[in-house]
Amino acid sequence: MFALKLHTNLAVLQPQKYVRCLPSINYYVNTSNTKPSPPVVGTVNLDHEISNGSNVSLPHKPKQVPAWRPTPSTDSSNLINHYLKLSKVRLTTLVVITSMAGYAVAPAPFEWSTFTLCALGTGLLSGAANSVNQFHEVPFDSQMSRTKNRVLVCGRLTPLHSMLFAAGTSITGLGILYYGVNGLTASLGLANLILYTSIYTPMKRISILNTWVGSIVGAIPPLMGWSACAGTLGPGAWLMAALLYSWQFPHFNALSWNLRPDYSRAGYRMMAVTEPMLCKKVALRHTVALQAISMLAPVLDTTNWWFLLEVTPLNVYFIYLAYKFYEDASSSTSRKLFRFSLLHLPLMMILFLVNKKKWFVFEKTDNSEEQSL
Ligand code: HEM
Ligand SMILES: CC(C)=CCC/C(C)=C/CC/C(C)=C/COP(=O)(O)OP(=O)(O)O
Repeated sequence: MFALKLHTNLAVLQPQKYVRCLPSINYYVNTSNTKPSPPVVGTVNLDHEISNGSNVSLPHKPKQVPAWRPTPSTDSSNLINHYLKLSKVRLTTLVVITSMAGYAVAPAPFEWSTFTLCALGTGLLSGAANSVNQFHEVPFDSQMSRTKNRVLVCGRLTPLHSMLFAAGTSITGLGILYYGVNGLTASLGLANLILYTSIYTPMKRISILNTWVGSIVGAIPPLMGWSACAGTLGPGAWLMAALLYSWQFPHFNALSWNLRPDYSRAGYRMMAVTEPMLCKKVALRHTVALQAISMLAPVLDTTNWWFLLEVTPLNVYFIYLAYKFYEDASSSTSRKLFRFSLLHLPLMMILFLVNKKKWFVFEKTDNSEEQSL
């Protein structure tokens, strides 16, 4: 089946649907064994998802759309953009930032070489993980408004392309981490790649516990950064991981609230759909946990007390938004909580960096003592 997936175009992977792709590409995908019918040309309604097995009479006033051919775009800039989307580049960027913060906070000399190689390796592995994730989820992404324009769903890249990309980036990323950084960091990266693609992704359709597993996936990159710098994992590393672990619950539970129809239609098991009260409680609980963990940071010497003073207002506002979401879960309160989560995490990481004097430490000296200004 996997081989079949690799060597066919989207026709077999997709349920028989007209799937609208940005901005004006529609295509008819035929899941029967016959050769896929020629793409629909001419006039289809862009605001309509239609499922059928034969010619379709479109009820609405149609708009002209170009013919679509299931071949990946050859324009190089477009192609790069497709692979960036396959890697979920904005999510991957923030993942890399968390690994950089883990590196910068670790109690060992700062080395630009391993810092850069760790960031590069983490980014490549995250791109590979997201590529495999999207490869597996094409039939379901095509059923959700949020994801039906994704590159694999729209045929801008083929499944084979995505898996070759994943293979290349994962092998390169692991090589960079193992030979350029250390074995522990490479092992953490490989474990995370397997956890996300082979456990979390299938689990999304089985149990609401997938979110707890996904939060472990997001908590590992700071451990990778710490281990890249220090070669081991101290208490501060686990503190950074705990912050990331807790941050993901308000982040996702808020987002998923507005996506309940999508997740339900596509058959995903999410708290927001099956356990709405738990969804709200867990989001609130973990914003409070973020403040509790932040108070531990200076105690464990992961950072200083200025960090706690500066991060507390951020955490308190996060708690306030989570409480509003808990009190009255709506598209407005959920959107505010999700959007603030995307501000809270980078700001918290910056406060770790700003309050860690380590930036003034240069390369290791001969006796590997830290040399600071
Ligand atoms: C349980 C773990 C997580 C879940 C279930 C989750 C889920 C999601 C989903 C469904 C989206 C919307 C993506 C889209 O519509 O294309 C999203 C957006 C985002 N997530 Fe998460 N996420 C998790 C953890 C993380 C982590 C660990 C990070 C980074 C450290 C992160 C960073 C982002 C960013 C930056 C966006 C905005 C992406 C964009 O606008 O393109 N997420 N998340
Ligand atoms: C080093 C390494 C391997 C890092 C991996 C980092 C990474 C990919 C974190 C993602 C965390 C996560 C669970 C995102 C949601 O995916 P989703 O599938 O629920 O999102 P979707 O519904 O938008 O596809």
